Amino acid sequence: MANINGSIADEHDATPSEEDLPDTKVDHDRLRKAIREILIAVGEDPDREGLLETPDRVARMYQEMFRGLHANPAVHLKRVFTQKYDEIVLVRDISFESVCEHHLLPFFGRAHIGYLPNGKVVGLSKLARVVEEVTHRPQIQEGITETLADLIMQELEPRGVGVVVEAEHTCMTIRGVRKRGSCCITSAMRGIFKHNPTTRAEFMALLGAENSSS
Ligand SMILES: Nc1nc2c(ncn2[C@@H]2O[C@H](COP(=O)(O)OP(=O)(O)OP(=O)(O)O)[C@@H](O)[C@H]2O)c(=O)[nH]1
Ligand SMILES: [Zn+2]
Repeated sequence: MANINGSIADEHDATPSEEDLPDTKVDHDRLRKAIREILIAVGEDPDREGLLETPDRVARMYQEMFRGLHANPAVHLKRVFTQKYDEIVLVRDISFESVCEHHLLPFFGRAHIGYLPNGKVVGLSKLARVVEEVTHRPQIQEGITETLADLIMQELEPRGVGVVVEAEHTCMTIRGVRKRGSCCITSAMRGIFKHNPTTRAEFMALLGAENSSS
């Protein structure tokens, strides 16, 4: 399996300004008020200098982290190319950040997507665009994994899909049980990847072969 220790922070762009953020239905004023309430509830003074801009900053952060809530990832899979190619297409190590719906803490890692086309292939970057939108919602990792597999099945109508997601959950590493370095791996198989052990094994071998060389 791929190592998830690569620094996700290195891949982040600078924090976008409010104007740069997508036009979502996130209620900014309500978020600001809620963050102010949280500060008061934990015993802080939201009017002290260091915290004055925090409610606005955190509201922008939620708008960014939850931008996928108001997006339709399927649109990225509408532009397909007709291609006679009957081997597995695998895009691995698609980095992502998400937020767990239980604690609203980040979890982050990599998604690997393989499919066996049935006459239709999609631009490789589109798979990463789908991951971007599916992950930027509050949810659990199993949900991401299943949603990715179902979307690709539905839109590309391939012979099968395999999705493997691996992630570190900060709700398990910085709080609670505090198991640093623990990694959660989930998979979803559809079509021939589910029913044919040879295809499934080939997919897993491709993942393993690539990863062992990295
Ligand atoms: N299956 C699954 N569980 C998750 C995911 N993200 C977080 N969790 C777990 O959700 C569970 C929530 O458990 P609760 O007992 O309701 O909450 P808690 O008391 O804060 O649990 P602890 O984290 O054990 O302290 C925890 O075991 C988390 O590890 C995920 O993506 N998938
Ligand atoms: Zn959590």
